[in-house]
Amino acid sequence: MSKTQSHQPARSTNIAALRRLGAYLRPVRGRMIGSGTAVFGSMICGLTIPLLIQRILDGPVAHRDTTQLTWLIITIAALGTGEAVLFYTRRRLIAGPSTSIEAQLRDDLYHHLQRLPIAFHDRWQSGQLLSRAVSDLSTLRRFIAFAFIFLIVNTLTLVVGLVVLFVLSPVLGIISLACAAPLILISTLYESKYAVLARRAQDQNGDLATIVEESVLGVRVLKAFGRGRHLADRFTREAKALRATELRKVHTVGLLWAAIIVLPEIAIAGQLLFGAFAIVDGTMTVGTLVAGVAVATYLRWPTDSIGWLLAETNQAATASTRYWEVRDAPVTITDPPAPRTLPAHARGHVRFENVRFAYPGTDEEVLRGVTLDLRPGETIALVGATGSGKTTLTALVGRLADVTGGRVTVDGVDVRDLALADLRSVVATAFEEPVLFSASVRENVALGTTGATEDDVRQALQVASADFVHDLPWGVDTRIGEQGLSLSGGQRQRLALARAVVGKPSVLVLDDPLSALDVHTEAEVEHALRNVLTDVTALVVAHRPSTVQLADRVAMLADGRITAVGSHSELLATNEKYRALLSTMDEEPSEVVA
Ligand SMILES: Nc1ncnc2c1ncn2[C@@H]1O[C@H](COP(=O)(O)OP(=O)(O)OP(=O)(O)O)[C@@H](O)[C@H]1O
Repeated sequence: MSKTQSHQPARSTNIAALRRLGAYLRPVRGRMIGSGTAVFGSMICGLTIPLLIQRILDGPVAHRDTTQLTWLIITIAALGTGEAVLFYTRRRLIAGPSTSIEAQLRDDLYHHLQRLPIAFHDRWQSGQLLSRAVSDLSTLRRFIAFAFIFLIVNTLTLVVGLVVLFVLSPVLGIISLACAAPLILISTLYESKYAVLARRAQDQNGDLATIVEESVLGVRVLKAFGRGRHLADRFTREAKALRATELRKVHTVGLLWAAIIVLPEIAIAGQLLFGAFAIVDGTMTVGTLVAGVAVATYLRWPTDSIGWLLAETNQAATASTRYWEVRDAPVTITDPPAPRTLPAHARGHVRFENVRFAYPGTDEEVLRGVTLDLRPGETIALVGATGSGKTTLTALVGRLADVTGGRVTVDGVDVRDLALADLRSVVATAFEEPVLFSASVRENVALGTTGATEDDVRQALQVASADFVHDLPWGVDTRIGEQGLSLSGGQRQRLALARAVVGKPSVLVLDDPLSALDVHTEAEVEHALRNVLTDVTALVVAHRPSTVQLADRVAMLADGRITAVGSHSELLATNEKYRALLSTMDEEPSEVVA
């Protein structure tokens, strides 16, 4: 669910969501029909056996004549074998398609998540996305492989079985029907109650996954502040809530099963009562009564299962609603219909022209008319109070978000008129928190561009002063990130810089790469930055005076606008607000006077 509250979609919405899976079923419909036919055939074999028992009892047994007994017994054995073989065939036919549909759904979800804007990920808890990608899709696989087919086949078997019963004896048929009808009614009523609980449990599962994920990712913070207990308590509370929902689910299903067990037994008792009197009266044979009771017993599974299969269908419908909620989230940052191209030799001239920006779902604008010109090759440091919109502004150049007013241009072309791949080959972004993936150093750096060669990676590492990688146990092949070797903050930053420059961009956007580093590490990264910033146009968010020092000019952001632009020393000499701002930064302004 989104970071806002969960909700219970209408039943029709759930069913419509389930129907949308049809597109995924179409390619494998042959196998699905084969699987359904196999299981129906298996049930027909099972239903035929009581009729042969009737023939044996009313023929060879009643007339003490065994001439036809052998072929009747052989036919029963053949039908029994056929029932088993066909049941096995169902499983063989459906296993491949159901798992491939699950894989395809998961693949499409993953690709969609990659294309969704940052604004979507800001709103959604990752645990909710995880539970949709894992447990909801498993529910859908189970539905496709099992409940979907059995719901159809069991209903058909029930109809055929009741017809057989009516043919054997209309009264036996009526008794079975009188039991099956309320049973299906009760099942359906319970099933809608169950659906509400199923959705709640699925959402609670997602919330629980979020807590686990957050506490694993934030384990250092929790330990440092001794707050592990706090999150553990929250986990226990959420887990208890989930347990309560699961118990209510069990209670609901338990009541359903009580009805499922008692009603067919009553029907069989009724059939025996009627049959016994009818046999005594001579209006029914023993064979007919035994066959009738055998058919009624055979119909117990198709009857009993309908409610449960409907509950499974509902659970699958809920899972599919949750799946489509993510898949339907609009990809708002897309390629334009007719992309323009940049001049052959991109110069990296970036202009913000009266740029306005408000986050989705908020009325208040963070940026209210930012105008700034970054000349080709120059480095501009962006300073401003915390929360003034610096990070927001940097996101607009590489279209991690789109302006809500005005425009951003690169070499005179509105960034929204460029194909995203073209734009991002020219504009590279490095973030304040250098994220490394569980992969080799080489793969982490090469992630910065498509088709990076060995030489590109080597050069990028050199530019970013990341020579330390050659001293790692396996050099650039050393696995880093969560499942690999831990690196220091400064080392991580330099790899993030190498990733930013590997595609030789003409524009670099850096969200303060020096913040959160200690003095020694800062010096290493600063050295790297000086290399990186030659020959590119750069917009660098500065939280520290030492970052400001790297820039040719400084732009100050306040009240959603650029309120001053100039060299560091100019601003320091002439702008009171700039001096005040610098004094709130980590170091004293006097230390950084150029
Ligand atoms: N996803 C979001 N949804 C809504 N508002 C947001 C979102 N991200 C940031 N904001 C708000 O936008 C404003 C600007 O945030 P931004 O992160 O751009 O500031 P900043 O100048 O980079 O801050 P800092 O110096 O602390 O990093 C803040 O008021 C912030 O609360």
